[in-house]
Amino acid sequence: MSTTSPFSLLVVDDEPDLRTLYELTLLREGYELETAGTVEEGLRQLKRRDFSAVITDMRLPDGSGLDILQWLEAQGRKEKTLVITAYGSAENAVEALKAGAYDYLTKPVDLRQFRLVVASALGRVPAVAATVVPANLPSESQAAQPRTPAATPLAGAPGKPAPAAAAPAAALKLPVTALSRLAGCSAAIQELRQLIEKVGRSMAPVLVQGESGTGKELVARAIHDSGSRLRQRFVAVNCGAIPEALLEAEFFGYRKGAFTGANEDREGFFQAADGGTLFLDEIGDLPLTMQSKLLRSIQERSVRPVGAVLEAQVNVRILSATHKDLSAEVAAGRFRQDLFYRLNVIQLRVPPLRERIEDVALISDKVLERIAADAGVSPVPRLTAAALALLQRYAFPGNVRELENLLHRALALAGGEWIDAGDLGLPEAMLGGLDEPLEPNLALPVGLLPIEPAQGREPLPSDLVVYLDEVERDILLRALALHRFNRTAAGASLGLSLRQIRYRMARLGITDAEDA
Ligand SMILES: Nc1ncnc2c1ncn2[C@@H]1O[C@H](COP(=O)(O)OP(=O)(O)OP(=O)(O)O)[C@@H](O)[C@H]1O
Repeated sequence: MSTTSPFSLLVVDDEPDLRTLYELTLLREGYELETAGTVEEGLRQLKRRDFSAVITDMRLPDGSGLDILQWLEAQGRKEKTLVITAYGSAENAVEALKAGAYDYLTKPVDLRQFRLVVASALGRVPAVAATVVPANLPSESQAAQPRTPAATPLAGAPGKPAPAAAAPAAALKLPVTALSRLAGCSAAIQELRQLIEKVGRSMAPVLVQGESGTGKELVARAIHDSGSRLRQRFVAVNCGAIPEALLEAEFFGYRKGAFTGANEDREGFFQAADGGTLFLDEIGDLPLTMQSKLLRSIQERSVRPVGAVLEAQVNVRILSATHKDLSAEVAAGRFRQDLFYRLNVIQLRVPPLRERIEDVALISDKVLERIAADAGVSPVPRLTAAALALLQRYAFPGNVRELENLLHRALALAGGEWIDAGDLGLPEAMLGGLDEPLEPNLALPVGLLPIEPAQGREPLPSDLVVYLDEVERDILLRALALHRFNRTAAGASLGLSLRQIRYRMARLGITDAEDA
């Protein structure tokens, strides 16, 4: 068939009626199409020519859809693959995603969903998200163009704020993607970058694991930016920050009159992320009742707003993150195994900064560039060799976020082009030796913090009060950074009440702005 469609599809299914149904649906969408009934026939067509995507049933008379996936992978072919699995065979779907499938559909295939999933695989903008994207559908060749300004999540949504809308990029300027913001040269970061690019191309759920402040959200954004959803919304939700009673309404939205105060219809996170990515940060903090509802929505790909009768379909990629050991949470009965299984199709670990301390130099450069640009400071201040050496001896219990806070402070203190060791405010007592392995000081019981200068190597402070204030200030800042400036939690971790930590912060002039 002669056609001008930039997208060509191969559909492999042994049931002629289903083939016809898929064919009619896809032709109506303007795609060019070929079909096959067996693995062998499918491979024959693939050897003959390239396609934009392959849609294959999992069970075929002479093999499995996975055979086709594996062949494509082995040949290094670029076709996106969609797999159709039998209803209830979650293992098959997970297996297909692990084998590199872009996404899967469950039988009986819902045709609206079918169209959306195919469009999303091809980087075409799904019609449901038309309010946040340019009116024209991008073709494959346009896929690498600059992104449009990032959409923000719902106003007043309790998740982390979305990044400020990017200024419209100049026509030929490359987009600043999250991947390019992920600085570091360590083997761990290089491997992470490669994995991000690989998983970015599929719809497979990814669980990002790592300590607080290591860059899990940045990694999730990088995955989003590396895929065909780049132009769509990335909605980040901090699952631990939403009161339990509001979870359902926040996730699924509500209808006017559903409860007192519901004066108008409101979208939830799922609807806000439709066509794009929903990032569930601190997923381990989600209560069990909400875990079941979330699982259902992920499996059915539909949501029912509170007070609504009908379910609405959504096309959302789920990424999640946790600092907890989720398998241990499952063993302890605090996390549903089936949800864990769904979210953990692919796991990425972001190592703590102390395990890749060689990255401190590059990350500091990147962070200083950003802070200086925000503050309108030019030229960008740089670390002296002594300052860098000092940072490399610190364990960073608060990871990259702590490094950022430290540089913020140092920049303000330095006031010039160079940031020297003294501007960092890192007392010697908090540093590891030059050769000894770095351990997080906060792992020590607070009462045992080595605030005495070690073995008399350091001269005694000339002003004890100033010295102790400095130490106290640093401990408070680190605890606050670890707890995202939640004063109650930071205080509790140090054995202080909210009133006590507030008093100490005020005395030492620590404000929330230090976290900005
Ligand atoms: N490799 C890196 N290069 C540059 N900046 C980084 C890097 N890793 C993290 N950051 C920055 O550090 C800060 C903390 O990162 P992020 O919020 O992604 O961490 P997180 O692990 O999600 O934290 P939390 O567990 O507290 O939610 C962010 O401002 C992020 O941009």
